[in-house]
Amino acid sequence: MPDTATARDRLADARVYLCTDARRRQGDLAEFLDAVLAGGVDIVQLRDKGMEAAEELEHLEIFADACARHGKLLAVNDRADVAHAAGADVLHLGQGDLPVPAARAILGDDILIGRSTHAEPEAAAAAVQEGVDYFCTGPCWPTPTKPGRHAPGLGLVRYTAALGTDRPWFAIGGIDLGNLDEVLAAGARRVVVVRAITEADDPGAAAGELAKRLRHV
Ligand SMILES: Cc1ncc(COP(=O)(O)OP(=O)(O)O)c(N)n1
Ligand SMILES: Cc1nc(C(=O)O)sc1CCOP(=O)(O)O
Ligand SMILES: [Mg+2]
Repeated sequence: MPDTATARDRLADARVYLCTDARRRQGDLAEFLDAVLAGGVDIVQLRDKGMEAAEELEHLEIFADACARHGKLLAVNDRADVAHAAGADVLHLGQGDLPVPAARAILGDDILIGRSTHAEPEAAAAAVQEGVDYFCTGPCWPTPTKPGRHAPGLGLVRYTAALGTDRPWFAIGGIDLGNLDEVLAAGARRVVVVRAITEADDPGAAAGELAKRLRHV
């Protein structure tokens, strides 16, 4: 991507989106982020549901530095105030989070807003809703990262692909290098992962392999 690329240009080019908590020592966290961003992650979200805002902001400084070094997008989960304070590129909102118009009223038009969807009507709505820049569909498989969340499976990925929307969308939930071909066959061209990278022996290499396969479909 050229240095002049906008956040929306970078989103349009994105293939691998990583959500990660911050449970690594500070130096290790910066090293981990450098490895995965150099490897091929395009967007990184700090997703740590137990963290209070002040602690989240402290960690986000490390994330923001890493994203700036690599020219990649920084995402904040759930909280518009934290996204604003951190200077994030992206705010990700689930079905029960702040409504998109409320987030836009707080943050304006420059920030990218993403939306989670778990059923066909939600995906169809997110594909056209004003103010939404991208959406995610899942979980593709039940996942311990999001316990108790019913998995609509690859059927929702096939449905979303058939919408033929120009809006970027990502498959999420239980995706790894072992089942990526099934996700691609269902029609996804972008994925969000947690464990496939955070629990890999070599997170940078895992990010690189995911990116290579998604970019050469
Ligand atoms: C990129 C991305 N996709 C989906 C989610 C899940 O959002 P949500 O359904 O609001 O659940 P929580 O992550 O907030 O528990 C996400 N965070 N990021
Ligand atoms: C955070 C999250 N959201 C989901 C959704 O379906 O909206 S699935 C999920 C967890 C994905 O983790 P892993 O890659 O480790 O399975
Ligand atoms: Mg949420």
